[in-house]
Amino acid sequence: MDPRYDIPRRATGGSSNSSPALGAQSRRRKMPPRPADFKLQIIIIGSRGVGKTSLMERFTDDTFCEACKSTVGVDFKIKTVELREKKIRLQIWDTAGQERFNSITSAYYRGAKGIVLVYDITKQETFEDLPKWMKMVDKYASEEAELLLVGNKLDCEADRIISRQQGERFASRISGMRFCESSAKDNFNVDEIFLKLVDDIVSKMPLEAPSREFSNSVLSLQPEPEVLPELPPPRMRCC
Ligand SMILES: Nc1nc2c(ncn2[C@@H]2O[C@H](COP(=O)(O)OP(=O)(O)OP(=O)(O)O)[C@@H](O)[C@H]2O)c(=O)[nH]1
Repeated sequence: MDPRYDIPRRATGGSSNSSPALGAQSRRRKMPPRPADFKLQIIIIGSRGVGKTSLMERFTDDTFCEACKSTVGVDFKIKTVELREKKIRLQIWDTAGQERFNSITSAYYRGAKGIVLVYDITKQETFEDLPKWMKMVDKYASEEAELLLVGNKLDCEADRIISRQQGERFASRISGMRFCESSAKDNFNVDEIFLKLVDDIVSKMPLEAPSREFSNSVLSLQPEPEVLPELPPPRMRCC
């Protein structure tokens, strides 16, 4: 895992591990948490049952549900990450895969700075649905949104129908789209998906933006600066 992806872990144990005196001292010294430098919205789309909710929950809570209920409309979770010395509050939108919710979910595309399009490597129809999802992206999302195609359920290799090459080929036909395979169940490539996407978004932001632009609002992407010192190549493959 790239050491730049420094995900703060929640403090464990709390005051039960420290003496009362120390507890009082640390309470007095307690600093308010540093506010996030900015917020970003990421949306997860794809056909029903591909694992959108599972990917989100694995990333935000490190949990996995074997028998999740299908998402109705849209759900979201928040997670704060630190990347490139910035504290970033991610709002992750998990959309319903069922077509009948498209009129609701389409409203959430516009504000997304990153889009994760998921299919199930064991289900042909979820791969065949990809052009339909891309039509939604073209119609409703910002042109500047970063795109990532994810073939999920990699733990079901024995039941694989869609080869890695097929996934790669699909992504390569869409300008700037990355490709990755993952398993929400085995927690394989899940952090990488989200962090790489966020890294791509952040790398396109101006290096020295006025602080008020970063304050508690969704930041619009700015044109990529001409020189980006010490940044990885923008089209680096993630997984
Ligand atoms: N084996 C395996 N099963 C998975 C994985 N990810 C999700 N699942 C299972 O696939 C089923 C559907 O997962 P969800 O996360 O609800 O899928 P979704 O895309 O959010 O579905 P909708 O809300 O209906 O659009 C559940 O039974 C999950 O346990 C995975 O990586 N491997």
